[in-house]
Amino acid sequence: MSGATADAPSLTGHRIAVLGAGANGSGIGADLARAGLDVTFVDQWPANVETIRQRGVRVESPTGAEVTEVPVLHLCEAAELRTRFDVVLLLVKAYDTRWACELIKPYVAGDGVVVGVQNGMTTGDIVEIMGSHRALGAVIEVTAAMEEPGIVMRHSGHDRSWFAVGAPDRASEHHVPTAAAILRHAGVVEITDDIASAKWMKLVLNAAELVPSAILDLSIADCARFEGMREIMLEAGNEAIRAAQLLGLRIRPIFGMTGQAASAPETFVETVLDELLAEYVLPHSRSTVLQDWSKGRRAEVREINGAVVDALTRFGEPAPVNRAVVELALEIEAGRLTPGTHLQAVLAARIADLRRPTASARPAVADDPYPLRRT
Ligand SMILES: NC(=O)C1=CN([C@@H]2O[C@H](COP(=O)(O)OP(=O)(O)OC[C@H]3O[C@@H](n4cnc5c(N)ncnc54)[C@H](OP(=O)(O)O)[C@@H]3O)[C@@H](O)[C@H]2O)C=CC1
Ligand SMILES: CC(C)(CO)C(=O)C(=O)O
Repeated sequence: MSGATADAPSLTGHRIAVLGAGANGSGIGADLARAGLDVTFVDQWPANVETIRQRGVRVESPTGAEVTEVPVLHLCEAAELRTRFDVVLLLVKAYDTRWACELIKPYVAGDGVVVGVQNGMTTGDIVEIMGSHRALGAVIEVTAAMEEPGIVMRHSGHDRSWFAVGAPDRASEHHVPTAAAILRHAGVVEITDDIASAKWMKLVLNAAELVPSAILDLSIADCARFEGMREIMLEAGNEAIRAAQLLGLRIRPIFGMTGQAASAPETFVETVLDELLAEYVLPHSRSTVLQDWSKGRRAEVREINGAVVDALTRFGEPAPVNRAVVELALEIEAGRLTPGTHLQAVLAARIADLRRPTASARPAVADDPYPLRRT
């Protein structure tokens, strides 16, 4: 399976690490191990490391369950590594990117690469720590959850998982075919020459779907049907589209979609949201934000909706919908609000308030002092 073809390099002898053996890391890592690749998990959750070490990783999907043995190291054991990794697939949360890169850096081969397979605009952080010659970005579209250590529930299997991979600049372009060949063992892979735009387009979708639905404690599908929420979700996405335009990014389709509607600024959000609901998420499945909150963990709020607020604020434009979403979400994380449908009215009122011409200027999210309940 790992032999070279004209456009796929040989992966024989490549040492691959999956840093962050959560829902996606474990699911993807199991795919790679089953394909015969040399893959090792590196994770910091002791119960997860112990379970995978003793019983392998169990991936449950609509087509059945499979257990795969994958070597696993706790982060503290990384120093025991005698060889260095050629490719590190980074599958920690966006906010954990910097420390994870710092930690793995000594164990990445000189000509190795770290690939950020995450939601959020993490590629810049990877470049800063690894150098631009050792950093790639990737978009990921799958649906997976890890409710218990060592067990992944996956709605999208190989047949549905979709990735886009690309280099932030020319210095790491040579790594792209290898990263794509690896990820092809876990799904469909598109190579992009504009990874920043591709990742922002996923962020547009995430801004519309994830935190707004979690605030109401609803699945994305149920939220889109809840009175007044589809409009708010689309507006959140459209603010992110406006930010893309100001940032000079291209509006481009994701999930391999084709057609004008998926690349036009006016129709992108609605088209992609509907495709997501039809193809990727189960009607009642809980988004990663709800999963994080139910585990008492921080969600990628600042990294998704907060990134939209910060981009628009930089250009002197308002972002009332994303700002209201961030404010409510951070109040939830601080334990001052409880998610639920009662928050729809609160969210709508907060947006209306922020839209008033007299609304006082607010700082960028990165500078705001909301206390977070960190775990
Ligand atoms: N899951 C999905 O459907 C999708 C996720 N993504 C993105 O993929 C990236 C990785 O996300 P995902 O795999 O979902 O993240 P997970 O939360 O499943 O895993 C991330 C890390 O969180 C820790 N962790 C997870 N569950 C627990 C728990 N119950 N108790 C303690 N620690 C736990 C683990 O280690 P540690 O202690 O080291 O943090 C794990 O490595 C994110 O950027 C996400 O937005 C993108 C598309 C879909
Ligand atoms: C909803 C989904 C699976 C797809 O956009 C996602 O990205 C998430 O839950 O983080």
